[in-house]
Amino acid sequence: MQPVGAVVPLRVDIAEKTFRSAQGISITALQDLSFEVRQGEFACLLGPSGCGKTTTLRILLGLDKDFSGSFQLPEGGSNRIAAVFQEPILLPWRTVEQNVRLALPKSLRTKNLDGLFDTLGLAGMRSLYPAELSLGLARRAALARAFATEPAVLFLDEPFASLDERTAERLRHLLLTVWSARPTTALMVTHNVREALMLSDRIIVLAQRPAHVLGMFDVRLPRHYRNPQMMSDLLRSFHQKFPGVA
Ligand SMILES: Nc1ncnc2c1ncn2[C@@H]1O[C@H](COP(=O)(O)OP(=O)(O)OP(=O)(O)O)[C@@H](O)[C@H]1O
Repeated sequence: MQPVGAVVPLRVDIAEKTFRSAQGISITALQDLSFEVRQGEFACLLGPSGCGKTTTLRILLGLDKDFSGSFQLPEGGSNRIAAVFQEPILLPWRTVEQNVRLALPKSLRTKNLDGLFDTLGLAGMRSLYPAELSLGLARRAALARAFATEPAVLFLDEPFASLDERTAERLRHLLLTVWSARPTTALMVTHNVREALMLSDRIIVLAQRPAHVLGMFDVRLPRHYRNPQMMSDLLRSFHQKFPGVA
């Protein structure tokens, strides 16, 4: 299937990002961080806790402009950016459907969302309020909101953290189903190697802070072949290439 909404890859060239506290303490979070995510590719940014993954996403989302270097976001069918965070951040006084529709640009306001809600198992939940949803359902609503906007690029920051493993696994499958229907250039932050191997075309492995690229791992095996046996093989290959990465 042709990737949609992306004719330019995501290019990142961050020379440096340093946090300076009021007490004069400096923490360099990123240094010479360069990588590219090809059109319509699903990439994971994998690295140890505190290495600078969220800092990178915040820069790419335009939430932090205090850095040196540059980046180029994908362009194409739309210039929209979508993001899914650890917390679903839904408006409590709006229904699931209203939360999703509020994120839509004018051109998509009347979009038929039946297929998307069906795929994500939310068909019967459209009129519920966030307080009536389980954690897993709230994460699904956040995914629906991101995909509904038909973005040119999708950023995900550990969207399945703090869920029980069964729920997280179900959501990974749902994410893949909805992503495969419209392969959008995606960059997901995780520190879970198995999750990265299951979801990605390519894993960008980061070193300890200050984050820079330790190496790339291309997961060439098509996703529908990534069964438990193949996942064990992939994990072994990954650990051979990156022995120190948990
Ligand atoms: N606003 C801030 N002020 C000062 N230091 C910060 C700030 N935000 C992040 N840092 C520091 O920058 C480094 C990178 O943080 P970041 O949150 O990007 O790491 P991470 O890889 O996403 O971690 P985790 O996997 O635990 O979420 C950490 O040492 C963190 O303490």
